[in-house]
Amino acid sequence: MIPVEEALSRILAAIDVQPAEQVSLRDALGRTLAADVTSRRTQPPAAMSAMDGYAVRAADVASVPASLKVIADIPAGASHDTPLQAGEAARIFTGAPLPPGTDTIVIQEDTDRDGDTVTVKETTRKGAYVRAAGLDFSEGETLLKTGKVLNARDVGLSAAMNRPWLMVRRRPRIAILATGDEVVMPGDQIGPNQIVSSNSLALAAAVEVLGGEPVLLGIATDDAESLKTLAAGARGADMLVTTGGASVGEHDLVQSVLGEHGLEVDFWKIAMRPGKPLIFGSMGDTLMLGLPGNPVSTIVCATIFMAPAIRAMLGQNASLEDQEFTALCGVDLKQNDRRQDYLRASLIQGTDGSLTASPFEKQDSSMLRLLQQADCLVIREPHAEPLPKGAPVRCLRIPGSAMSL
Ligand SMILES: Nc1nc2c(c(=O)[nH]1)N[C@H]1C(S)=C(S)[C@@H](COP(=O)(O)OP(=O)(O)OC[C@H]3O[C@@H](n4cnc5c(N)ncnc54)[C@H](O)[C@@H]3O)O[C@H]1N2
Ligand code: MOO
Repeated sequence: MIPVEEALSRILAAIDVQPAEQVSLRDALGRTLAADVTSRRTQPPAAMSAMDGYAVRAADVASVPASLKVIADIPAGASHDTPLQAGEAARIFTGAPLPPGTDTIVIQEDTDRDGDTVTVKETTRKGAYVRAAGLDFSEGETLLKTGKVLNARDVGLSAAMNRPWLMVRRRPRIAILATGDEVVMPGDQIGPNQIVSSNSLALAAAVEVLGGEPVLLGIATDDAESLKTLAAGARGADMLVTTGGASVGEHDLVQSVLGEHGLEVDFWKIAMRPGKPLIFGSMGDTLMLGLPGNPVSTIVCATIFMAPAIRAMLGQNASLEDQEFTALCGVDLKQNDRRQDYLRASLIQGTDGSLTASPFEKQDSSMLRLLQQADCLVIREPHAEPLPKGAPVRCLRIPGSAMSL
């Protein structure tokens, strides 16, 4: 059994960053930038009015009331290119460029209009309500960096930079193979001793949220032929993730059968709970992550190993450190054995802002309901001393929990 940290670094060491592809901005949400994005334009391209009102020369309205002759009307999208002279003003609207010669906007509420004459009633500081050229950004500036996962604001900013196409990392294709005679897909006919494959769909959902492309290969029965045939569907995928059949029983065939068909095992068994029998290796160009079948083991191991692996493929920061935080432990914890524990826990924030993480009493790795209810995982290092209630404890945030910090 190797330590969790070593297992993760061996997995990450085997990963290559995905090649880049070009996508339209409309398809860029959630994708990871493979190149910096620099602006193709200066925004705003010229000094613009931030209000509906009058463009004036500040000197003309230094003392009020001041009457000026309105010689132009400039809606957004238009311009007036001849310089204004002393004593002149231009009617202007939000988003329209200031005409040359003017430097200040007087909002219309501070004026009276009579035919071609506008009377400015309030003093206005020079430069008021003027958005200088390049206030937001300038041509050639890099505003989004390689590795950024694009959100709605990034999409808006890219559009404003006039960048309709972006280079992003190709989505890694993650083939998902469930195993077990007792496992059936949700909705299928189910016998009295069978179980629904929650793992396949949970893994597919996790892959999708992480930015990968799940490929469901189905369920292999516990025989060599079925496993070999279905696993062949992983050809061309970046990673094959199996669930079940990883342990030591005669029916746990993943390692032995795939071993006869090109699987080279890097390691098997990790000093962690849940997740002990995890397998990692490769089959040709396809990495292989063999997750234990218990639903909680599958999802916890997907959080700790599959998620960083996919992030690394996408050129993102793969470290779990950002997901870690310290909370006060809500219960007494016993001395730990040699496996690093990931305890499903609820999280409560006190009125003083302190966080208390309380591991659930039951920690069986088959219990999906408690996993779904958990806000975080409390980490117990191997051989950790008994921990009294109220002592600080390391926790790992689980993406998508009700209390998402
Ligand atoms: N003698 C030992 N027995 C076991 C050990 C051990 O060290 N010595 N390890 C235990 C641990 S820890 C785990 S975890 C499990 C994992 O074993 P497998 O990966 O071989 O998983 P299976 O035996 O195939 O299934 C375990 C459990 O999970 C259910 N399952 C399987 N696939 C799915 C699925 N797609 N969706 C939902 N549930 C699934 C399956 O029905 C079993 O109940 O081994 C222990 N045994
Ligand atoms: O690793 Mo097993 O996941 O302890 O149930």
